[in-house]
Amino acid sequence: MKAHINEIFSSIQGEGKLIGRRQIFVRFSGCNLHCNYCDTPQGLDPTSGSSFSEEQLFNSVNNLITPDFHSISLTGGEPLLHADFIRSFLEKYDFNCLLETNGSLPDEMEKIAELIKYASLDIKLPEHRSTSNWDNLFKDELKSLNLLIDNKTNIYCKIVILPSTKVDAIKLIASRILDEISDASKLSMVIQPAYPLNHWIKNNEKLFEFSEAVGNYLDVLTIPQVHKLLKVR
Ligand SMILES: C[S@@+](CC[C@H](N)C(=O)[O-])C[C@H]1O[C@@H](n2cnc3c(N)ncnc32)[C@H](O)[C@@H]1O
Ligand SMILES: Nc1nc2[nH]cc(C(=O)O)c2c(=O)[nH]1
Ligand code: SF4
Ligand SMILES: [Mg+2]
Repeated sequence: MKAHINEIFSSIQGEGKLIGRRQIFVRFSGCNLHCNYCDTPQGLDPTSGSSFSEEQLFNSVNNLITPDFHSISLTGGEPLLHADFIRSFLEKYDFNCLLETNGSLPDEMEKIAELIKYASLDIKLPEHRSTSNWDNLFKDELKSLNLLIDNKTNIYCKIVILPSTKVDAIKLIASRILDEISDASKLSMVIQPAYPLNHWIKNNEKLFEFSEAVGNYLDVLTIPQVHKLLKVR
């Protein structure tokens, strides 16, 4: 089986609850959404990068292993577009992986959830213009969250916020997640301020408003992308 991979590199995880872990990033090519803030436009083209077999991917990853290696980050683009390949790869090579996903394809998530140790699931906002039908996307994200929780994956969800983001929008999403996921005690929400961070110099009081709004419903952390501050890939 083959998959188009945009890039494979070793770095320090810069987002979410595994921040600081040394990971090997496998950036799959192609994405089914078009978030207006996306910082990885090069990964959205399904033909970008090169085509890899499972064995070729293993060899590339194996050549990048370092003493501090923690796990593989399966990212993109959208890795769920490559669920069959990911399943085949992880059945052959049982690496610990972090799946960095938009959660929009629960049927694809079902193929790999049992093989994924860590997952970061982005909840997109209507203002992100990720898709024309936000309600359906949110329902799919909730289905994917429940699949991961049911498979005992170490999971957190993440929301990218902009200075224009309305606190009520975040409150509504956090309350619906609390109502509709199977076990809220298993789920933290990471609030991730959109990069570039200079947006936030005059808006940092909003960070407290967002955190308090989510804190009424879920465990919450506010964490920026630190790889950009460290100037690592
Ligand atoms: C490039 S996406 C790939 C994985 C998956 N498609 C997703 O959206 O989660 C990885 C993460 O980058 C983050 N991201 C992309 N552009 C960003 C930006 N301008 N500011 C902050 N986070 C950003 C999103 O939170 C997303 O979860
Ligand atoms: N260092 C580093 N950490 C990351 N966490 C998520 C990333 C992504 O692009 O999916 C990313 C990335 O591109 N680099
Ligand atoms: S889903 Fe992820 S890769 Fe796709 S456009 Fe949005 S942030 Fe970028
Ligand atoms: Mg990135």
